[in-house]
Amino acid sequence: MQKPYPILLDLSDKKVGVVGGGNVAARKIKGLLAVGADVTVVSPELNDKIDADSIHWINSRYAADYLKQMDLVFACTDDFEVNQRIKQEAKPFQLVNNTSNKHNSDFYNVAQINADDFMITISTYGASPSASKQLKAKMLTWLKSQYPDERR
Ligand SMILES: C[C@@]1(CC(=O)O)c2cc3[nH]c(cc4nc(cc5[nH]c(cc(n2)[C@H]1CCC(=O)O)[C@@](C)(CC(=O)O)[C@@H]5CCC(=O)O)C(CC(=O)O)=C4CCC(=O)O)c(CCC(=O)O)c3CC(=O)O
Ligand SMILES: NC(=O)C1=CN([C@@H]2O[C@H](COP(=O)(O)OP(=O)(O)OC[C@H]3O[C@@H](n4cnc5c(N)ncnc54)[C@H](O)[C@@H]3O)[C@@H](O)[C@H]2O)C=CC1
Repeated sequence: MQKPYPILLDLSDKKVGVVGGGNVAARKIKGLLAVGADVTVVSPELNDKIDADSIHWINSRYAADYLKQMDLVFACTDDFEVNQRIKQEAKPFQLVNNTSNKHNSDFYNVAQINADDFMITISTYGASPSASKQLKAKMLTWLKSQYPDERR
């Protein structure tokens, strides 16, 4: 990704497809449900961190047809080639996050701090998610010292 354009999305009336039902999918799904997205998961299995009642589950391996109606797609399988295909077979208007290949992704997720009246997001342009996580922890410590009453 050369020069990312940062935005905040309202996903409350959007259809989001997640392919794969493992650990990474579970983390992305948690964040998506927290903002009211309508989530469909395509996977032959769901791990125990995914509540099947909170999503639409297509109990199957990936096929392009399943994603036709989706506005946003998260390719979260542990099969690099399948994730590549998802990006390749998406329509030009669909945005795809390929979680196993940052060089083949339309967008990246960010580490986030949500307070009552502001939000802080952190990205390393894809270079180091763990560095984003560490910086977030430092920011949280600093914020707590500056705004002890703020809810986060
Ligand atoms: C490019 C990006 C694309 C995207 O996913 O959007 C991406 C890609 C990859 N992540 C990998 C590994 C891990 N990612 C995490 C965690 C997070 N990853 C997130 C974002 C992003 N990850 C985007 C860039 C973010 C940036 O620019 O900073 C966060 C911030 C947000 C979120 O996921 O919602 C969230 C922390 C949130 C929080 O805690 O607050 C952990 C730690 C953990 O799981 O606890 C690990 C384990 C290893 C480690 O620690 O590094 C691998 C290697 C896979 C492999 O090789 O096996 C790839 C693939 C690649 O690099 O191509
Ligand atoms: N972007 C990120 O934040 C991170 C990305 N990764 C990458 O994410 C990928 C997945 O990692 P985990 O979730 O830990 O793996 P996992 O093994 O927990 O889950 C993989 C899931 O994909 C499903 N799957 C496999 N083939 C499929 C297919 N053809 N169609 C539909 N579903 C299919 C499996 O059934 C399983 O539910 C790996 O490629 C890893 O490199 C890993 C850590 C963080």
